[in-house]
Amino acid sequence: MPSSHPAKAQSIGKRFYVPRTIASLFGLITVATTFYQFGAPAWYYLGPILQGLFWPHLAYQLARRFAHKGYTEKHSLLMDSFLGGLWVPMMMFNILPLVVLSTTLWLNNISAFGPKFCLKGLLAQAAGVLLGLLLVGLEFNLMPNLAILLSCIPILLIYPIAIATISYKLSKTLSKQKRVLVHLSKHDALTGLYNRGHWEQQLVQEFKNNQTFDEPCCLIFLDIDHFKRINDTYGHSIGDNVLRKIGKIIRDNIRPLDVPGRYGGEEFGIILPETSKEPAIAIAERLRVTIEESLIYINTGQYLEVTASLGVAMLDNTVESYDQWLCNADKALYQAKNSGRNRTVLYECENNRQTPGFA
Ligand SMILES: Nc1nc2c(ncn2[C@@H]2O[C@H](COP(=O)(O)OP(=O)(O)OP(=O)(O)O)[C@@H](O)[C@H]2O)c(=O)[nH]1
Repeated sequence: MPSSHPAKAQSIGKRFYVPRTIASLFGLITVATTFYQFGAPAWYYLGPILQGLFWPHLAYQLARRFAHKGYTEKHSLLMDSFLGGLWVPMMMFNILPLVVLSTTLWLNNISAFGPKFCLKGLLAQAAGVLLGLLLVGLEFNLMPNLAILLSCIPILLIYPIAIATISYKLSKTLSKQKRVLVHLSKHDALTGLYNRGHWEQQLVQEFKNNQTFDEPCCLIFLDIDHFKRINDTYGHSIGDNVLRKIGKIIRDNIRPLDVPGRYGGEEFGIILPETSKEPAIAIAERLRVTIEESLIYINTGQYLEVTASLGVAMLDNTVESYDQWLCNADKALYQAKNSGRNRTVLYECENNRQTPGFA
């Protein structure tokens, strides 16, 4: 029972349409020339003509129309192999066409479904040879003459180029898809900022760097105030718009060197490398004021006022782990929430308590 997904089967069918058309057409030249050189009867030509001129288009239509009924490109490739085998006894096992056609089939089968499938193709080819022997008997004329040799040149030249072009296109598509996947694995789809996993990795890295270089570094936690109320009053899609807007405000108000991320629902983290506490507080305040002053348009024609609370924690030699650093920023944020929201609080470890808010 074929297991290929119909859409996948259709796209593979499309991918092999051009190379099959080329191989069948140039294969027809080789086979017909060989028949002609050996004075084959007219009926010999019927099969190769049908294969060369009609089969690629039929195979493409079969893959397109009957993919949902389990018809896959594998069936067409096995048919290619079978037909390729059938002409071999009719060409009296002439070495050059035999090698050229076989190489073309094997190349096709391996590039489509791998070496194991090529073995299946070999069996189909052997079945074709057997049928050919039954039809025309066993006769040998192994050595090619000049005409046969010349008839092999088009397929030898053009078919590998077609396969190489397809492989190149495929590898380009794959690397593009890989880039998209890598981006998705690191970014939050709603805000475009780093997602929690990747952002925390950056935080760990920054913590390690700081152990080595001992540069000042700060962390901001930003949490939208009463976000639940926004969701409950205006609905989740307006809530999502608010999150997008806050993400944009953060991006627009920090340096390229800073690392913003969406930490959780309505909570954001921003790593500020090479930043001591005074500039960090200034950045946090700038973010807070920008958010407060930005009216967010909602589709009922109204504008929404949003505020945020921020906690700032500096990385100094009292911070023993990145967890502790996070925890310090969280404590400062908690303090900002508890002391009335819409404010920035710096975590101060010297006094073992948080300073009052700055807003
Ligand atoms: N629209 C939207 N809402 C979210 C998303 N993630 C989390 N939330 C909501 O964010 C709200 C967070 O609510 P709370 O943790 O109570 O915080 P708050 O209402 O902002 O209150 P304070 O932080 O104390 O000011 C919850 O209602 C969540 O459902 C999201 O991706 N989109």
